[in-house]
Amino acid sequence: MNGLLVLGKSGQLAQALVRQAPEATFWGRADADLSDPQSVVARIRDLRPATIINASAYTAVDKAETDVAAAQMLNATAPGVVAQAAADLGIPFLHVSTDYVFDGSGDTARNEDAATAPLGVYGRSKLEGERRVAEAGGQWVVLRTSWVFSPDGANFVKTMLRLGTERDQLNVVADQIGGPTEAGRIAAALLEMTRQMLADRQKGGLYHFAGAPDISWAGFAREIFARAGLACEVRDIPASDYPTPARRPANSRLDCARIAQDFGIDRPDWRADLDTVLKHLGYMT
Ligand SMILES: NC(=O)C1=CN([C@@H]2O[C@H](COP(=O)(O)OP(=O)(O)OC[C@H]3O[C@@H](n4cnc5c(N)ncnc54)[C@H](OP(=O)(O)O)[C@@H]3O)[C@@H](O)[C@H]2O)C=CC1
Ligand SMILES: Cc1cn([C@H]2C[C@H](O)[C@@H](COP(=O)(O)OP(=O)(O)O[C@H]3O[C@@H](C)C(=O)[C@@H](O)[C@H]3O)O2)c(=O)[nH]c1=O
Ligand SMILES: [Mg+2]
Repeated sequence: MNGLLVLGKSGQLAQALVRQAPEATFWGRADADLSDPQSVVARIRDLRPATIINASAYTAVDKAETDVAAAQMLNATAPGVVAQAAADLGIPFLHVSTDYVFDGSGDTARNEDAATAPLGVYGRSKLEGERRVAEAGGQWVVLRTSWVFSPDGANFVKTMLRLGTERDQLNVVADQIGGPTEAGRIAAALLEMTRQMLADRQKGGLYHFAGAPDISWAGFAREIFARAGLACEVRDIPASDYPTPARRPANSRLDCARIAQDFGIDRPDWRADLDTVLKHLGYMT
């Protein structure tokens, strides 16, 4: 894609974009440090990109509870400043957010109009980022996704593969339900949305996008071990038996009808994507 700037280089989404749009410009923290967003804006003005995708974030959910300023800077302040610069340049800005903006009550899927109420610092900072991107005006997308996995970076699949080879039994939370989403699918969705936004300058807004079917972390872990051929038994536990600094939503189900309707993008089946990622990591599936 011509003139695409991606903020992020080594992260899960950034690496997926490297594979799908190698001609784009990728700036990691060493190239453009978003803890100093004004310096990044200066570099953006020099580069004059045609589109910006923000694949950078503070994603350490538990660490964020005590590292509030850094989470706020990366997830809220910087996206707002860069979105404003994009609006000033008249170019599309695509941003990514999370199911953790919700409190996870109930057991039905939430659409984009559902009330937000984050349970922790990460979710609050991401929600603030959403607001700032929208308030910057211009042509923007905020894509809320969930439970991202890929061969790169840190994610639940890689954690399970590590623990599954070390242990023959693992306790995993069974009362949190969501949609695991392969990073390559998010990259493809963002690139398709970019194409459609450039063709129709009215397009944009807030969208949900997650893999299907919805499952618990325990169910996801079981599927990971089965497909990777690891003999590790998963035991269902309630979240109350797995204390963490940050609370996580019990119901992370995202209703993804709007992106299908407006952009023709459907929920990907994470089970097939899991096989692809496992192959990439050297597992026979
Ligand atoms: N991971 C998940 O399960 C989920 C993620 N999301 C959202 O998806 C998006 C992508 O997440 P994901 O790919 O998993 O994130 P990762 O944690 O894998 O990658 C984070 C990225 O942020 C960049 N970054 C961190 N600090 C800075 C900084 N100070 N300056 C510049 N860049 C920085 C990193 O840069 P560098 O390339 O230099 O390392 C890296 O590319 C985020 O908005 C996240 O909130 C939403 C739902 C679930
Ligand atoms: C390692 C482990 C985790 N768990 C639980 C803890 C937690 O409830 C759940 C997932 O743990 P993780 O820490 O991998 O997941 P977490 O970092 O909370 O993942 C989230 O990251 C952010 C960035 C998002 O935006 C979310 O969509 C979501 O993907 O699994 C177990 O029950 N047993 C275990 O052995
Ligand atoms: Mg984590």
